[in-house]
Amino acid sequence: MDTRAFNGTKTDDSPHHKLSDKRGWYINWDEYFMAIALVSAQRSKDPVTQVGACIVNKDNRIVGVGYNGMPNGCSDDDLPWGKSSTNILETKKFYVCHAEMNAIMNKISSNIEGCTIFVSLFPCNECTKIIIQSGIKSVVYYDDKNIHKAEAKASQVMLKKANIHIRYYMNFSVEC
Ligand SMILES: Nc1ccn([C@H]2C[C@H](O)[C@@H](COP(=O)(O)O)O2)c(=O)n1
Ligand SMILES: [Zn+2]
Repeated sequence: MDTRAFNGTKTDDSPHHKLSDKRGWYINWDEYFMAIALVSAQRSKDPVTQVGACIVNKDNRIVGVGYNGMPNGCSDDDLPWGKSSTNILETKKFYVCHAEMNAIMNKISSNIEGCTIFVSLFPCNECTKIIIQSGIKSVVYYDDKNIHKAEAKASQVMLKKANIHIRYYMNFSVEC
C-alpha cells in the first residue's frame, strides 16, 4: 500500500505542551480520513485499479466507507475483472460498483448533506452525479491518474456547476 498518506505531520496545538507532555506527533484529520480511503481500497478484487472512499460529516465523524467491487449477490468469481475483451459484456465496465457509490450506499446516516468525501482516485462522471445528488459538498482526492479521460472532464464540469469544493490531497511532512 502507498504509505504517503501516513506520514504524520508534526503537530503541536497545545499551549500547555510542556506541562501536559501531550504527544505532538499525530496524524491530522486529512491524513486520517485519506488513510481510511486508501486502506479500504486494499479490499478491492480489481486487478488493475483499487479505489477507496470515506465520507465524513461536519463533526469529523465517518458516515460511510466503500471500495470498488461487484454488486451484492453477484459473485466476484463469476463476473469479469478484465477489460481487454472485444465484447464489452465480458469486461468489468458494466458490472463494477465504484468506491464512491458504495460509500454513499453504505452510509450510516440518513442525511449526508454537507459531508466531505475522501477518495483515493478522482471520481468518474457517474459517481460525480451520485455525489452531487447525495448532498456531499466537498471532494478530496488522492490520485488523478484518470484526469485526462472524458469522464473526469465531465466530472469537473459538473462539480463546478454544482458548487462542490474539490481539492487535491496534499500531505506535507515537515521535520523540525
Ligand atoms: N473514481 C473511481 C474510478 C474508478 N473506479 C473503479 C472502477 C473499476 O473497478 C476501476 C476502473 O478500472 P480501470 O479502467 O482503471 O481498469 O476503478 C472507482 O471505484 N472509482
Ligand atoms: Zn465512478
